[in-house]
Amino acid sequence: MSFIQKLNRAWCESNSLLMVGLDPDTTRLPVELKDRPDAIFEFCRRIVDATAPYVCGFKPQIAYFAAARAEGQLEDICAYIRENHPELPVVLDAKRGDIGATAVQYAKEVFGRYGADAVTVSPYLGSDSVEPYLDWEGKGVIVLCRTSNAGGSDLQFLETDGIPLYMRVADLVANKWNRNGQCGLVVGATYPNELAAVRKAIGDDVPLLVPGIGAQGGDVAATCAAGCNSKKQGMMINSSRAILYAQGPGDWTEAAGQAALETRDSINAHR
Ligand SMILES: O=C(O)c1cc(=O)[nH]c(=O)n1[C@@H]1O[C@H](COP(=O)(O)O)[C@@H](O)[C@H]1O
Repeated sequence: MSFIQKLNRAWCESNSLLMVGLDPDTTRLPVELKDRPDAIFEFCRRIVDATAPYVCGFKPQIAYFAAARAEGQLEDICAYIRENHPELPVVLDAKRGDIGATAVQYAKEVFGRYGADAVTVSPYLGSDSVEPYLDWEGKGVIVLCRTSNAGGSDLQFLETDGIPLYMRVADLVANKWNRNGQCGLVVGATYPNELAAVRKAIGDDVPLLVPGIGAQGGDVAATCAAGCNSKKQGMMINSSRAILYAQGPGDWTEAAGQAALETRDSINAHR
């Protein structure tokens, strides 16, 4: 099944637009796991099992694994999700961007080694830098458009003929690069006006990865109003730290599950 088919099915069957980000910060792991050699995998595994009923997919962030020399544990958590939650897509957040020959290797890493359903990439090097990912039939390629951080404006708001760069990216990706419906766009929840402009420009079918609710303070109601398509779907609304490190009265897995449930319900109440 292709990434977009899997995502469409997950939106319907889980009744959720929430994507949980797997950003395992080794300084914040629960004490009981800290001394285990597989601490990162085990932390993510328990988060995955606790939150799976409330999500449309998972987004592991590769830097948290690579910085801890834990790429093997990233392979293991991707395999674990495939085996135990096969209905939920995995978006590997790697934000790749390089010339075609190198992109071929990055694509092999993301889809071959980790078996991800989709990957995040930068548009900065243009169409031939993205093609090697699109060559993997059915895999998703999610292109940075209007990122959630304030500094994103430095380049993304530069205008040519009165049109800001992020809108050029949205148009290019939706209308030229979107081979077989494989492409999506990243637009931050922290910028609902730009989110609305992008959704309006691209129509219903291009999925948006929307990080920035939770720890970054993006507003759920404004995000839903701006980014949903006409089916009240169309977004993978990511939350990482607010779910992974939720504080609760019970144990940490319960707290993460409860945070995911509440975030899903809040999104559903506003879409
Ligand atoms: O591509 C991303 O996922 C991404 C794009 C963006 O514009 N902003 C952004 O925060 N992200 C990622 O989304 C996650 C946000 O994490 P929290 O702020 O903890 O929810 C991190 O893994 C970021 O790397």
